Amino acid sequence: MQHDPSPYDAVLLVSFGGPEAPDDVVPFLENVTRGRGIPRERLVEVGEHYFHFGGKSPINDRNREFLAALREDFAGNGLDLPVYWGNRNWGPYIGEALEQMAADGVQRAAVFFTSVYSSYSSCRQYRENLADALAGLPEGTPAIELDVLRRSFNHPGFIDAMVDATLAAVADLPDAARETAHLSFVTHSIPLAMNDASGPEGGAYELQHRSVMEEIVERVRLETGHRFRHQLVYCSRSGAPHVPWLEPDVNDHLAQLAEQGSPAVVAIPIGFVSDHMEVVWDLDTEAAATAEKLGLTYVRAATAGIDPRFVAMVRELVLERAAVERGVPTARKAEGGLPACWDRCSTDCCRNLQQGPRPAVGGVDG
Ligand SMILES: CC1=C(CCC(=O)O)c2cc3nc(cc4[nH]c(cc5[nH]c(cc1n2)c(C)c5CCC(=O)O)c(CCC(=O)O)c4C)C(CCC(=O)O)=C3C
Ligand SMILES: [Fe+2]
Repeated sequence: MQHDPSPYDAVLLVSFGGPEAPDDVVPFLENVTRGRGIPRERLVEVGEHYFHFGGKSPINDRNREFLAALREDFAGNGLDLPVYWGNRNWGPYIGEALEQMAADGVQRAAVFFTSVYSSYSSCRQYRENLADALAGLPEGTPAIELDVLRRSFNHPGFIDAMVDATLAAVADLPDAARETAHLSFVTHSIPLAMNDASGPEGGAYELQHRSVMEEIVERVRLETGHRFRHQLVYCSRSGAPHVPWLEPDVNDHLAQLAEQGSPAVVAIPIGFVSDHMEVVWDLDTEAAATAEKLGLTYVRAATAGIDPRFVAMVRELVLERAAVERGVPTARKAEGGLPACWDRCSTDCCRNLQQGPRPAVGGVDG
């Protein structure tokens, strides 16, 4: 059977969560930063970003749209699987989703994270959240087995969406600025130590982003005949000032481009799957203002969002993993220099540097 989802009887979308009203902002930030050693000044600053948008993060609405698109994609492709949704830091929480799944008789679900790279923050922490939520279910709840879908940064569903988003942004540039424009690929900064511990052998977070960047640059060259200058840059640096994080910051990078005489820049948010706060604040508000001050033409490429290919990717990953679990040979699509990611994380993959080993779902040892 072509669309055989067995052994799965459900899909669970797991995301970060965000505040939806001004009174949510402080408790949300407390949830995010519990035990993470983030200075108070940074929290006040980030709180302001949320208050700037009326205390409401865009992320939950983006996830509601994604859920609707996913359900439509499943229905349109004869895949009869219910889709649930739970967040790490704000309602609906992962635990609430699991309780509902148990009540509905779900026994084994495939789990998709709304973040496609390896690192503690973007992968293992979600795996720990799932383990905690399973452990926190009321006594007597029937067991639910959870399989975490592989990291999907190099799946064509993501890459193709980002290639077209980049081409559209390049087309939006003034004609005179196009050939000399700089492609700035932006992702969330993380501490150097977290990057060093990411993936099974370390450094995976940065490497995966570089492979996405190089693939997009090459695909854009094939379309336009022009190989654009490009760089991987970072936003949303947090933490204590003496702790090194991945650099350069996008704003410093823009200043450097202006100094070198570049007239135009395309910001490509490959680190975010939809228009999160980092995109609407750090890029559309802050970096856009920096570029304006510097006299740079600035265009921001779209995120993958509900691009039908990105939505279909989740279905493809569910069916791929279902086949793997049934022992049926299946294609594992991947583009660029890195192979398709592993299905189960090794014991040390993206290990938690602050707390030591904690139970996590989806590992080889789980
Ligand atoms: C790699 C990564 C992703 C991408 C992967 C993924 O998508 O999961 C991501 C996503 C997100 N991060 C988000 C928000 C926040 N992240 C924070 C703090 C931190 N993020 C970190 C890393 C990442 N974060 C790290 C290393 C910290 C320091 C604290 C710690 O070591 O844990 C803080 C606290 C304040 C601050 O420190 O800035 C906030 C409010 C939102 C919601 C946005 C919205 O509302 O739309 C989203 C999607
Ligand atoms: Fe974050």
